[in-house]
Amino acid sequence: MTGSDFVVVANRLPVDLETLPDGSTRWKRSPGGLVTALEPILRGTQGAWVGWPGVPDVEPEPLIEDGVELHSVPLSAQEVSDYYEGFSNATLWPLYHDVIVKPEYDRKWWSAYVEVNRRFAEATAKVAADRATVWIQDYQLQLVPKMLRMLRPDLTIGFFLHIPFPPVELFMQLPWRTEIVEGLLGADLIGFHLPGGAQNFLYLARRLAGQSTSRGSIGVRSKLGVVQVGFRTVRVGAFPISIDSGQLDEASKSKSIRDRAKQIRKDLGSPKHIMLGVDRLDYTKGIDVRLNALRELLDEKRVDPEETALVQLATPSRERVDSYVKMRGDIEQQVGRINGEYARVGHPVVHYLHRPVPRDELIAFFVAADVMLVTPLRDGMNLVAKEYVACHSDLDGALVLSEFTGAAAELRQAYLCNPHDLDSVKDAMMSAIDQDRETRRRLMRALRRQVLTHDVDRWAKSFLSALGNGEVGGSALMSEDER
Ligand SMILES: Nc1ncnc2c1ncn2[C@@H]1O[C@H](COP(=O)(O)OP(=O)(O)O)[C@@H](O)[C@H]1O
Ligand SMILES: O=P(O)(O)OC[C@H]1O[C@H](O[C@H]2O[C@H](CO)[C@@H](O)[C@H](O)[C@H]2O)[C@H](O)[C@@H](O)[C@@H]1O
Repeated sequence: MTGSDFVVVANRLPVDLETLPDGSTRWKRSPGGLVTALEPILRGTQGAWVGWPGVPDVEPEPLIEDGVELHSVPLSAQEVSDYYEGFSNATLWPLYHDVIVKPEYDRKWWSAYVEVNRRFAEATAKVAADRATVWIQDYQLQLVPKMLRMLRPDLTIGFFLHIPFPPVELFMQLPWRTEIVEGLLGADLIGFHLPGGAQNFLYLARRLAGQSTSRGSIGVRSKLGVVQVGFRTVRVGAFPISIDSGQLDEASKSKSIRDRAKQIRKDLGSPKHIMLGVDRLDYTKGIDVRLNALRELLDEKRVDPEETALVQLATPSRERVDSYVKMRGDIEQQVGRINGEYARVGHPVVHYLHRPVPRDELIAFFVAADVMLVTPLRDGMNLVAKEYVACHSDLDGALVLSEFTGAAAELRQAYLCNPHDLDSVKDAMMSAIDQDRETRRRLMRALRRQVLTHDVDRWAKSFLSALGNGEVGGSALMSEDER
């Protein structure tokens, strides 16, 4: 059998097909951190990527990008609505993000999820070479590990969840909770960002699937948990994802980007403090939280509108899902309100761009920003926080970071805050603005040590070597009865 020895399977391909006004099409980079992280890993491996091309009802021929074969899985408009916008993003996404908005449970959406997962499994079974390694990504495809194993028992199958795995009490709401746990148990290794998510899953494997599991706590890239599924051993671990930090560090030092950063400061009216937010426009990201905090700081005159600019770059996301439509309106109202009260003509306080910006321009914004605001209510990792740090070899910059991001477990020298407590966010922002030069440099140096030594290559290698080794935590198994 021919085919690829290494196959990544993700809901999206790394590029989306875009239809231009004249009806012609072109490929553009897909949004989000999953693609940011996986693209450099796969580049040059001569592997394959199986995914949806981002628009309904098209099935482009396989294409090769940077040596990677891209295989499209087509979705109909109805499937985009039921499987992607519905079950993935109006059921699982809010459920796994602490029910910030209420998850909707709809049997029709679930059927579409099963059907689309089956199609991904079938497409992957065709692309993978004999005994290949297949790495399935994220919450949209949690049934694929089991379905693929049934089609191709020769494969080594890894699964990585990019979003938080929820507390047991929340997961138990899901009408299809057992099917999801059993779907994931089709993998040889299941990876989470944090030990807590892995631990939650281990408990559910015992309780819902009735399997024996290891005791003992799971470590970061160490002490894997074990689930015994018949004769198979499934391992469960924590592998915090990262970025191509060396590449960003280099790019951010280039003269053209430094010059562009200076120009951005000038264009903003040379304020003393540039604050920056960079997010997909998602209610989990706490964009409203930082805007509320800024407004109160302005009201209390702790921040001077003449000296301060907040730039919010927001990539459009999931624009047909109700909660996203509402949130966009709310945020735009907040921006309007702050500028209505505190802007002068030609001198807004909040600069809001609802579009993705090109990579080099984004790096220039990171370099220009004195304070980075990352305030999600819940976030699996948050790569933006790490990207900001990687862009500050000048040690000149401060990171305000929500405790509820995966990144907070590693970036302990950030100004950590609780996004549910506005005073905590305001205090973190003020500390970041007011910090003295020495403190700023000391904290940024420590953050950079972490980000530069733990890059995306290390993440992928640690996951894939655990997948290849069959490495186990070595702890005794515990069944549901023993709990
Ligand atoms: N407005 C924007 N323009 C360009 N890139 C963006 C923009 N907003 C976010 N990004 C990129 O998208 C990725 C977001 O990843 P992450 O912070 O992990 O969150 P998520 O995957 O949930 O969107 C980062 O690589 C970030 O630089
Ligand atoms: O594909 P979309 O619906 O447009 O969404 C974009 C991606 O968003 C999510 O990203 C997550 O992955 C990041 C990298 O691990 C992580 O840092 C972040 O915390 C997550 O939110 C989603 O999980 C991806 O599947 C989407 O492609």
